[in-house]
Amino acid sequence: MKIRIFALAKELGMDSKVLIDECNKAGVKLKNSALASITPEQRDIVIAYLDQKGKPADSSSAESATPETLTPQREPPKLRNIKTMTARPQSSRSATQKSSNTSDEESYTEEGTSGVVVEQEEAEPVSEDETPTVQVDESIEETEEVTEGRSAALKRRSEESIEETVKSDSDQAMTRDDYVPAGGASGSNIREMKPIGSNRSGKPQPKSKPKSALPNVAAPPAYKQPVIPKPKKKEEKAQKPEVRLTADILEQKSPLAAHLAQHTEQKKKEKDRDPQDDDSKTRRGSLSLVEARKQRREQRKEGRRGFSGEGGGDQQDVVGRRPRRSKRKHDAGNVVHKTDVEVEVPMTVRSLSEAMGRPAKAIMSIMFKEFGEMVTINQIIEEDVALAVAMELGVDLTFKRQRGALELVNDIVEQEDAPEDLVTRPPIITVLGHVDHGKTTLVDTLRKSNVKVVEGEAGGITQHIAAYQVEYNDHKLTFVDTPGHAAFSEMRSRGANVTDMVVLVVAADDGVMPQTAESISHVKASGVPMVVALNKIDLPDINEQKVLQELASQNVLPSEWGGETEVVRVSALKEMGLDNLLETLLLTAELHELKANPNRPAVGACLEGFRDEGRGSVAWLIVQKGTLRIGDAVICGKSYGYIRAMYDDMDQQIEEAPPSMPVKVTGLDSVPGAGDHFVVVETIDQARELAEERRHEGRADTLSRHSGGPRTLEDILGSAIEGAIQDLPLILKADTPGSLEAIRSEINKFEHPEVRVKILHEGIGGVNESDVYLASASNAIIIAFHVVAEDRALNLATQEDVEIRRYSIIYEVVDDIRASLEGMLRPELVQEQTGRALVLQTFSVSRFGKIAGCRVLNGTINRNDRVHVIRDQKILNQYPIASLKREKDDVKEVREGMECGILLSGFNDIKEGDLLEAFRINEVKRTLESSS
Ligand SMILES: Nc1nc2c(ncn2[C@@H]2O[C@H](COP(=O)(O)OP(=O)(O)OP(=O)(O)O)[C@@H](O)[C@H]2O)c(=O)[nH]1
Repeated sequence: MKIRIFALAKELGMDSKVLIDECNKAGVKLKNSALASITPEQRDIVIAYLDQKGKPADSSSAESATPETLTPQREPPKLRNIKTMTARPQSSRSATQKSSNTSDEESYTEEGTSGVVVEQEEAEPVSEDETPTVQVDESIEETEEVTEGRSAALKRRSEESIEETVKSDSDQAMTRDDYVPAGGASGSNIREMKPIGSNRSGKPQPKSKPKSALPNVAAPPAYKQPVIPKPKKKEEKAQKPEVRLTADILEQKSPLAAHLAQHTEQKKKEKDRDPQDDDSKTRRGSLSLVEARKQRREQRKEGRRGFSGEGGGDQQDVVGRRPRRSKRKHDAGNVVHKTDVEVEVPMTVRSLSEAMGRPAKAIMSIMFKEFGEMVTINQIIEEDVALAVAMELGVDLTFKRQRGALELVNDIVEQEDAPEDLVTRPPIITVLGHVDHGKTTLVDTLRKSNVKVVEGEAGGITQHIAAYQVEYNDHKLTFVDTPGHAAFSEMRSRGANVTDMVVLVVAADDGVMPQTAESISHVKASGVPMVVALNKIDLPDINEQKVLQELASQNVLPSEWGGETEVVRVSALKEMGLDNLLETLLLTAELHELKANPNRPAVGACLEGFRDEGRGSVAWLIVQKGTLRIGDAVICGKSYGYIRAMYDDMDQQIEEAPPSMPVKVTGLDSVPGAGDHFVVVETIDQARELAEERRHEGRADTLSRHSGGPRTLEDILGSAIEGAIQDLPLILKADTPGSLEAIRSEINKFEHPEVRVKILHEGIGGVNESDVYLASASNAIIIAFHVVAEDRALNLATQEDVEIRRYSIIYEVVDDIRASLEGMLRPELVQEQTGRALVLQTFSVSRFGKIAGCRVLNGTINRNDRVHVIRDQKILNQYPIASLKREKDDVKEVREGMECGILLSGFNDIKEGDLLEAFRINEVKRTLESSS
């Protein structure tokens, strides 16, 4: 194992450099570095060289030296340690002291040098005879011999020394300086014993295991006292560079002197300047912090003076003063309480509060008191609740509703036209009648009589329902030809809805037939004027009087018989009497003043829709109001689109269609249904939205009931209600004419000025589709006496929501009709007096008005009552109660003998001594026998 030079130098008590020099001199060549290493043999050589050189070697370093040479060379100071070791067993000191000392030493050895102890134990067999202790004792004896004469004194000193050592050991713990390193420190006897032993044995030390030479551990580093950093002294402020005032500066000859002079002058100026004139930031930049703070303080003082008015300064000029924010968010000011308020529905407590200008808490409080309902500010409240709350707060509340697509369209349909905008329009005439009575022939003949139409006829579109315009004497007439058999009853009924008048074709040779009777019922139900065309008069052996008689039996009394119905004799085939018919129709139209405004969005109805190859969806429309133009955005039933192209009844392309004109249009996204109404809207988006809404609803004829054109069945019903006469429309179907007659006679017994039965149609046999369509169009009820409905009619009735009531006993029919009529009667309103109160005193409250302090004389006063104000035995008027209070609490009623506060709505002139007569209005059901 190699030995580092610095470790050997330490052992020998030499400087590393000196040792390197000595090594080199001894023939052991080394690098000039303390980290250089040598082998143990080289070390022996070096030590031998040092010994030969006579250099005084440290006793601890003389490992390879013989005991004879080493012993006398030991220095006296080392004796103390030796004596300490030897004196231990001989000492007469107290057991306590000894054990303490030993204990300290052992504990230290165990803790710090356990490795050394192990090696010493291993080395013991090697120096079994001559233990280091023995060797030391011998040395002591030799020393004592040499130093004879001083033995007594030395002994005494030794004992004293031991005592001191023990004392010092017991007084203070062993320090790190007392530690003997494993490798041997200078002065250590333990280290020098091993080489002696090994030399004595004469055996060469094994290179790989130099146990006797050095312990197999590295020497611990020298202990360094930890350096505790001294607390730094408080740093003094950075000192400005010292500027020595030279003679030039003093005489102001140098540039620095000029700069200093300028700086001094500037400071002087700033001191003299009014601080309010400068910007604080500028000053801050040029002043020291202390000065700047001082200035700000002064400015604040100035500012306070300015605000308090003492300084008279303007607030705007105060620098560095941040205006204090007011804690109040806003100035409440005078709260304006509205009395007429419009609020959009649906509404929340918040929106109602904002609209009325009343606190939301007040609304919530009223709702809790009146309805026992605890609501949050964002809760939606019902309209009636809002009205009640508004009444409590003395506010007249109206609701504003957002209008949907349907409402927007209805607005367009129902838009009233100014009288000056109305112009005469052609009548729309529907041709009705029994099968093969000559309807189509009549229309065709009328068209052919119009030269232009015949010449321009192009055709090309399959026509299930035909609508044509005929010009006669500079007047146009629009004819709508509907199929005449029962399967097309729906078309007829719908056709009747858009028509202004009806031409009922009755073949003179055939007379009134079932479908003739049906047609009459439709016409009567629609209320439109009717002209009878008695056709085929060219035929021989016809009985006109018989036909007129049959018509009369259907309640169609000819004018020649004193009735209101014009009967014109014609021959469609032979073109006879056509002028007379046209003139009669024009006169009738003139009589009814058929007018429309052409300058408005078009409104009308679809007569028929179909798909055409090449043109796609085609709708046959008839315009009722306004003018339809190419490019218009149209909603028709569930269909919508732009009007891409428009064709007249001659299939010629046209640009626009005025009122009463039938046109075929393309451009709709789907085929509309017959009877669907169309409306022109502003944008295609609106049209799409409405179409989707209608598709969702599943009914395409929503608007049919709102058409503002010719009168509909519902219009008739509506007008009856307005005129205080309500009709109960019925369709009677029975098994025999006798049953019909019996029912009719019983029904006719019901007489009342406000309600009546209106039999739209009666017939023998089961209920068919025609009956259902008629009932649907006129909101009628079908009475089926001893008959049933056809399957298709039943399905249609379900679809159209038509009620078919089956009876087998005639009195049941009569009772039901009576109950229905009585149900239609408006209930009788009867006043019931609830209580009377005397006004004792009045109080004026600025927010609400005059409150009457009353005592209830008799009965009870209810919050929902109305009140007659009676003054000097005269009834002034009646008013609703706006507020009823007992002391400060709102109450629902006040009983006899109690006092209360009453605020009347709409009356603010209440006076002391007024009598308030409270009453409620009760509705009493009426019977047909009771008078109105
Ligand atoms: N002699 C004579 N025959 C007529 C007259 N009008 C129509 N006809 C004939 O009556 C038959 C039926 O005529 P249409 O016009 O088809 O009768 P419609 O009422 O239209 O029949 P549908 O369309 O089936 O409802 C035809 O053969 C016509 O030629 C007329 O004035 N005199």
